[in-house]
Amino acid sequence: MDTPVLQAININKYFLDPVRFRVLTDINFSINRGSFVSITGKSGCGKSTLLYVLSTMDTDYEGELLLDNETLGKKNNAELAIVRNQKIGFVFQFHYLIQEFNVLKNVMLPAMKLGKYANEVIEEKAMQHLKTLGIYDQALKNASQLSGGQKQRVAIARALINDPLIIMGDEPTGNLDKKNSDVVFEILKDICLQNKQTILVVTHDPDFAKRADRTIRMEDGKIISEL
Ligand SMILES: Nc1ncnc2c1ncn2[C@@H]1O[C@H](COP(=O)(O)OP(=O)(O)OP(=O)(O)O)[C@@H](O)[C@H]1O
Repeated sequence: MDTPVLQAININKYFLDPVRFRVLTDINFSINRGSFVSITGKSGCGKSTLLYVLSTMDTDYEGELLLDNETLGKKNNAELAIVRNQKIGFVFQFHYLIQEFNVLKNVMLPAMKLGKYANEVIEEKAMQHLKTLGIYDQALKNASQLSGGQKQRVAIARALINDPLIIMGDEPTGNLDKKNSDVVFEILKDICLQNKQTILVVTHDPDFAKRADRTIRMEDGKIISEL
């Protein structure tokens, strides 16, 4: 049976600067566990704004969000930070790795912050992810010493370390060439298939969008089609 992981109910959002305008209009959808969903549309249509709302990083919206059947609207910032760290993994266009830390430490950090496991357990888990992602041999290098594609794989390992229900990406391949984009796509696809984790990716790359299980297309802050 399909289990919803993330539900957006009548989401509307306004920006006030320089004048008040509606950036998201009546957004409604539900994403099932284990699906690979892309959000696509022209530059400026509201994709990133929507992702920031869905990821709980932006709480200034109207409507309701449910993550894992839990209503998020009434949670305060500290509670949302816990939800994010436990249930959501993030992969951005620019990986935001801590350059002066080594790869292993970068991957371990979100789990150390969560404090659920001893460091030795976290290290073992991190190494396992690095192995799966084919960058095990880079573990002790500083993040600054890696190529763009390798950095993005480290960012994926970091996103996976707390076993999130959903991994959200904002243009995760935006900074990569075709070959590395394909690798990152396949890795995300595998995560979906093997671990039943859910992937939600914002992209303006039509090839990437088409290869997802489902594509949500946006225009002027509205969903115009879902395939
Ligand atoms: N903080 C802000 N204040 C006011 N307007 C904003 C703000 N952030 C974004 N916008 C505007 O909101 C609209 C949607 O922006 P958003 O970044 O969500 O688009 P996008 O679809 O992700 O674009 P791109 O593909 O270029 O990243 C744009 O018109 C943008 O100029």
